Amino acid sequence: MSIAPKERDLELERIALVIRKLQERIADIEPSVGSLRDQVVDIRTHFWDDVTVNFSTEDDAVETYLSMKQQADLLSERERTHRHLSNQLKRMKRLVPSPYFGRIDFKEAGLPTEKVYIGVASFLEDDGETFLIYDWRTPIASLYYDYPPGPAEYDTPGGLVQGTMELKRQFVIRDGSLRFIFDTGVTIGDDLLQQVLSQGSDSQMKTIVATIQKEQNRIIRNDRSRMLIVQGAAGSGKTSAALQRVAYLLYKYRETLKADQMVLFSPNPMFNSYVSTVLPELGEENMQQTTFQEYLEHRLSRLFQLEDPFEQIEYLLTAEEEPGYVGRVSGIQYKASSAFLQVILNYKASLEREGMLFRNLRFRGRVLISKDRMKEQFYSYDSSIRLANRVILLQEWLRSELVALEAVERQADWVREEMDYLDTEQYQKAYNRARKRLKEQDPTFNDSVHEEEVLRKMIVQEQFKPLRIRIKQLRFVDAPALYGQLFERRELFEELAGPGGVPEHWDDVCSQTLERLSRKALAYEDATPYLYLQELVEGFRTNRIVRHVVIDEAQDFSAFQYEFIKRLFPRSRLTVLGDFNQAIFAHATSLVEDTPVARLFGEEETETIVLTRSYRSTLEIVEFTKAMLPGMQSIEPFQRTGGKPVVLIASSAEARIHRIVQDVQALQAEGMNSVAIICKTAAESQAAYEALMERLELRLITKDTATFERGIHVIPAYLAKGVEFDAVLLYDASDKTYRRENERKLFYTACTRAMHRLRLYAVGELSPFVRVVDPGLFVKEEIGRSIYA
Ligand SMILES: Nc1ncnc2c1ncn2[C@@H]1O[C@H](COP(=O)(O)OP(=O)(O)OP(=O)(O)O)[C@@H](O)[C@H]1O
Repeated sequence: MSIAPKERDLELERIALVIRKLQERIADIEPSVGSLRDQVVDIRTHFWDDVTVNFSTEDDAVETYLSMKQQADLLSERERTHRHLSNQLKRMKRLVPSPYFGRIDFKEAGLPTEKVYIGVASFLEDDGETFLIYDWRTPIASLYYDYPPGPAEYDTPGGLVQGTMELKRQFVIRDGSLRFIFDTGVTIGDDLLQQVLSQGSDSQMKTIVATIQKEQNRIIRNDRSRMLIVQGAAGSGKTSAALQRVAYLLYKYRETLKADQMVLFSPNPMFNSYVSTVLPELGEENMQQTTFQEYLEHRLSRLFQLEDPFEQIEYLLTAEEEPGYVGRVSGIQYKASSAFLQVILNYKASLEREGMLFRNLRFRGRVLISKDRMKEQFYSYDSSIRLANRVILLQEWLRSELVALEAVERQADWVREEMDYLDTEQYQKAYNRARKRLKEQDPTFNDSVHEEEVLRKMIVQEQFKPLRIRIKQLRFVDAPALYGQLFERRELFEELAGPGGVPEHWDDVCSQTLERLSRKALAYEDATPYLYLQELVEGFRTNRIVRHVVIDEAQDFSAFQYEFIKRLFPRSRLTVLGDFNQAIFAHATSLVEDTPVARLFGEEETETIVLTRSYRSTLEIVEFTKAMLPGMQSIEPFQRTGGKPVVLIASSAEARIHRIVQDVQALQAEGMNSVAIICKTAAESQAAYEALMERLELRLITKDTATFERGIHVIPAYLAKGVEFDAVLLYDASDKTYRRENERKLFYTACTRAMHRLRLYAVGELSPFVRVVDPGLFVKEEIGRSIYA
């Protein structure tokens, strides 16, 4: 809705006024920030100059302490003020080019109407009370996202405030000048959203604070439930909502919650780079970002050669013809399931009674403490003591055994031989060193002991060091064998799994798992169950600092991974966001209904929000992609139009390459900055890259790519998860490449990465996933016949 010229002039005046005030305030505080910084540097440099250090008498010591404290207090006070002012300065500088994006006029009964201007940070008049701009996260600003003009209410710490919204206005202000202004009747005017969504993509994700939608706002401001689950269609703003949510929580709980107490689990390292600018743009520090694989590697890579999820998916996509394939797929699915989780829990319960496995403690080729002795000792402890605590008791016992064995060992012949290797000088040196060390360790050490004894003690102590480390790290527990036992002893597994609990192809699953374990390799599907079992036995390591965990692409997490994250972060709330339609891994979990995720904290503490509106792609692309998924009518496109997707049937591979080059050049000429040529696998990506590299400037994305940039990318579909491009070219949409049912979601995921343009290429027959789409929803073209046929 356009607004009257007079109103517009008033708004222009106000924008100029607010910018002037911001600039004045900046000019005012900038010198203070500089001077404070100098003061902090000065105090740090000359900290000791003003402190009189004297410990001669007790009084002097007290005085010294007090003068140090005074100096330290002064320093921390200056640092605090500096931090506070410089943050304020940064906020104001960010506001100058675009001070606000929304205005609402809100009237509470009995009070005058308040004009509320909303921006990315608050800015107050000199009186310190009147808001010239409200931060988008303030309680009153939620009205802007939740209501159209009319009756409206918002929550405050003091209770619900009710009233009437008399006006809702939106602005686009760039570089200090007003570009657009609309009055709107709907919640957030589609005009502004249209405008935002039709822009080209950037190399980085953008903030959406000016156009947050009502249902997204529910996600952002939800702070009641322990577990928030968001199931949302492709492009419905799950990642966006999650990031604005983090910014919201950091603002609301700024006294107690810091950015490093929040963790985001991303699907891959490149995604981390893609989202890393959103929070800084909102004036917040970035939360910690990681991948689950990174955690597994941190814990397991010392012991095993670990497979990562991308190697696993490559296997699934390419090894169909290999022997053992069906068994492996069955294993992947089973090992991610709640049924296997239950088996592991039952296993732990049975280990409380029997079956623990230990490793011999060996020294110089012989067994010093045998695994059988350890087992006997272990089961001699009271059975009511928790398994992990019994492991600690055993650890203590082993330590004390080792002390006794060390004393015996000192008299062994090999110790004499070691000493004989030393010449007089080395001997004397070694003796002096040993004496000094032993004295440090034990002040009551008797100096007059024979020097040979001293040396013997030293030598044995040195050689026992690796044993002590083994004991400290609980390596006497044979975790690989404990895990392997499940696949080795069928009767044990049957007992733990209960009647009918043995999954399909179990023999294959067992032989494959054991074969991998024998060469110290751990498949991706085994890593988390293995670690989970190990932690059940040895005790869970926990992180009590983290208060909030966000899991994106949550459909790709297994029941085990959820259970694990819950244990790892016992003081944390969880936000999980995903889309079961994009579940490309064989172990994927549905998020809603009775699933492991939904059960994790129980109904009471779990809230689920479903997003059905898709914002990323044009209407035509959404209509086309949703037709690939039978029964997916619930996905609603946002009314932004562009060209229909184009399906190109090439007469030869060469004709396809030729056309892709032409199309990419045309798309770039049209202003599409980010273009992806999406392939199915790493091998196909490599081949496409090689075929195109001479003619286009390309970037090949692999699982190790850590940054997301503009330009033309060649990328396997599973790495394109979560990110988006102006234009997507699907390199091979033929039925040779996408045919099996388990490839449907991968195909869908690849196509839904497109914002404005989607083109699919095939040499030969089209994939059945395109053949099911109503031909009216795309343009079909045959290429290359005249030149290459
Ligand atoms: N309220 C909004 N205002 C403006 N843009 C939005 C809004 N919501 C989503 N978008 C845009 O839609 C696109 C998709 O958002 P996002 O990546 O957060 O979706 P997603 O649900 O995580 O997608 P996917 O599951 O397909 O990876 C982004 O470009 C984002 O900026």
